[in-house]
Amino acid sequence: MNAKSPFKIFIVEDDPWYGQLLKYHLSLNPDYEVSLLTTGKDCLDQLSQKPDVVCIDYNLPDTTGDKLLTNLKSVCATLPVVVISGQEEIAVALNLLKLGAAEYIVKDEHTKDMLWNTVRQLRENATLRRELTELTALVETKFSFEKNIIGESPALKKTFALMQKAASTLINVSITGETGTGKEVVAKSIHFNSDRKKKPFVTVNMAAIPADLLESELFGHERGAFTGAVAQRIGKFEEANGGTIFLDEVADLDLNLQAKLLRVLQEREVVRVGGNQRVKLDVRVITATHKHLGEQVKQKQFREDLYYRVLGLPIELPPLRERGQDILLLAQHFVNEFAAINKIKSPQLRPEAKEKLMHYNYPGNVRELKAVVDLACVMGNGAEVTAHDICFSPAQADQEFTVLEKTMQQYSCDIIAFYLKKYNNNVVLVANKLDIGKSTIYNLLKRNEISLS
Ligand SMILES: Nc1ncnc2c1ncn2[C@@H]1O[C@H](COP(=O)(O)OP(=O)(O)OP(=O)(O)O)[C@@H](O)[C@H]1O
Repeated sequence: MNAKSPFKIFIVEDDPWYGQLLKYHLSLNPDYEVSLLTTGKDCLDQLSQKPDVVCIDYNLPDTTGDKLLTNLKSVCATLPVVVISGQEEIAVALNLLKLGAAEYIVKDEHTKDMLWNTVRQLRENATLRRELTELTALVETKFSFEKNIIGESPALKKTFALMQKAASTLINVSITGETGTGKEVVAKSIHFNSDRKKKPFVTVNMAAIPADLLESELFGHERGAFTGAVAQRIGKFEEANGGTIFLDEVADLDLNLQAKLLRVLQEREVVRVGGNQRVKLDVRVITATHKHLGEQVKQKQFREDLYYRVLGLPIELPPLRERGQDILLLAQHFVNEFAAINKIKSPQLRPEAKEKLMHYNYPGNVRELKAVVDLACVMGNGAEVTAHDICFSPAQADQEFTVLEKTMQQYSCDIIAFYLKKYNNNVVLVANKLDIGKSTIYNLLKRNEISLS
């Protein structure tokens, strides 16, 4: 069954009048396609039509309800089977339900309505199951390494190899890298490619939670543990049980909580704040930080014993500026993503726009590139993205000078042009500000090395 195809129902009933009555009643729903069959054999022969529900009469000419139910379940264990019976014996009903009947309905004046409700309920369940299957498939594709972590640079390929190792084992993982390099995406990908993918992935950002709340956030609390603890609450570690906990910005954890975290990791159990019951834990720990944890240890900001506990498999994500052509692969990916979300055709990235994207240092890494590309798609004319549409954040723009690798003369021209624009082409004022001669500026203008804007 999918959203558009009808919901197929088989009614297996040897009494033609009663069979027609049930068929007519269910067919009142235009989404249902109801077939009437008269024997168990017919029903089994027609299973290739893939019914969504089979409703069988208990007493059929060639078989009984329990036998047909067993046969149907052996062909398709998940097929919902509703048994309709003239007898009200509780033992029969119990036996059928034990054999896997979805529902047992007694033949009386309420049968039609009971069947209607049962089929509606089964259809809702089937829809939910289908949505769950689709979502699970989506989550799995969403986090397949190469499809979603864009990049082919040697640095990233090395990362993929490490991620593969992390996904196939249970080792703790520590991810380092500048902000926006993809630490969280990598952590999620490891989880969703591991045996734990159907269990929870729980993120806690140590830097985002006030220190006095963090302990109960991580480990939970019992009712009355502190003012405001009006009810028992399980912590993130318990929430992640069976799955993965992602401790983001772990270097920001204060020394007191570091000691508590160490104890939890060593004992593999947690005691909620204000409680004494020990809860066993089976949690994979992935940590991330943009700081250098080894340095933090040297500076006594991070406990050495905890450092070795969480280190596990270290994965260092390179900054975007060291990933070469990955910048363009990512830019194209974000252009396509923008177009898909906004239901438009992907605009072309002009060669000068690509050139400009390649010559920037991206202090905000992939997150910044995405923001720049999204904005460029908005600013562009829809068909193409030009260099003019690419705007880097003014807060970072000055850093362009450090990565463009221009000659001193070119840098001078850029600076003079910048000042001319800032001071409305007032050459005298700019010469004063930069402490250079007016003739220097005029000469550059004459040689077209700079131009007035
Ligand atoms: N290689 C990549 N391919 C596609 N998208 C990426 C890639 N790396 C990062 N992103 C995207 O960039 C954004 C930032 O990634 P993420 O949040 O994982 O970075 P982070 O290193 O955890 O950042 P922070 O240190 O600030 O928490 C997200 O939107 C993410 O989907």
